[in-house]
Amino acid sequence: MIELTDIAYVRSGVADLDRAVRFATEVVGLEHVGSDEVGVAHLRADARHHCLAFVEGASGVIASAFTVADEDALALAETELETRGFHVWRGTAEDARTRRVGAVVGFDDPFGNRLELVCAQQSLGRPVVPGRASGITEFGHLCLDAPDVAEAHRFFSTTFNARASDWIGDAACLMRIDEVHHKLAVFRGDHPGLCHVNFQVAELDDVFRNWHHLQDLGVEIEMGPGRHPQSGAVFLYFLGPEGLTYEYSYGVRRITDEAAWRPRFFDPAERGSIDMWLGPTQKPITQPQLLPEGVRP
Ligand SMILES: CC(C)c1ccc(C(=O)O)c(O)c1O
Ligand SMILES: [Fe+2]
Repeated sequence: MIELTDIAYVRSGVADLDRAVRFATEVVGLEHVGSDEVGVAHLRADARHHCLAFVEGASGVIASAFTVADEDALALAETELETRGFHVWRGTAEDARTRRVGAVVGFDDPFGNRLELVCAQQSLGRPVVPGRASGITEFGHLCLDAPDVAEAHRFFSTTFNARASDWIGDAACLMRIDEVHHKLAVFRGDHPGLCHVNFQVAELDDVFRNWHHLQDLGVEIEMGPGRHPQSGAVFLYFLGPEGLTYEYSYGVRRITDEAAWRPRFFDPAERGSIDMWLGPTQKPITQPQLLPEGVRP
């Protein structure tokens, strides 16, 4: 089994690089890490050199990357994947350099999602310089699309050290590779793809301040503010250029007692399964009999 140590980055193709970078910095609040590279932009949220790379070209996710311990672990992973029948691409030194990693291999998961395994992802010592004070503290998780969530869990939990933390029926599986409730999620989709990228924010207030700010800017809010019963995080999903969905969340649960944790099974058809603030369908309080005398809705 291949030990993933963390999530590394998402690489995404963009037709309008400048627009995507402007949104990621001025709206989302990431840092654009300058470089001499043409046609590639690196966006930073935390100590990683970058967690999001926009590559000028056709729109759409290119690859989602995870870190392994070192070069030896990467070589073993390459062999393990080939033994399992996957065609593995070994990146060149230039491929590694543009990713700011020591080395990189790539392969397609059973659903066609391009995954990359990397070692020695570069860290930057200097503080993050956010494009806006959105409160981002770190790249929290990535969520892939796959037509069969159970099969995706089987793939990630047998090929890698991913463990299901919670299920939302056959619609989603939230998987951990360390104490964080999930760093990888799979959401049911007809085609392979990237469902969203998540950024953790420092305070609960950041979620709501960002919500107001995004509304003021006319950014499409896709879901929230709400609270996930799985990780307990308060969330906000919004749509960026070229179909990239971003999620802010605050308060993701850490699973510190690995042996004691048992995955929960939420029914996506039940209200509250994705947003626990959606109570049962309550009757509107505007019903006359519920309002005190003389109070008008
Ligand atoms: C609906 C998606 C897959 C989802 C569900 C739960 C959480 C969480 O518990 O934090 C997420 O982050 C999600 O993106
Ligand atoms: Fe998420």
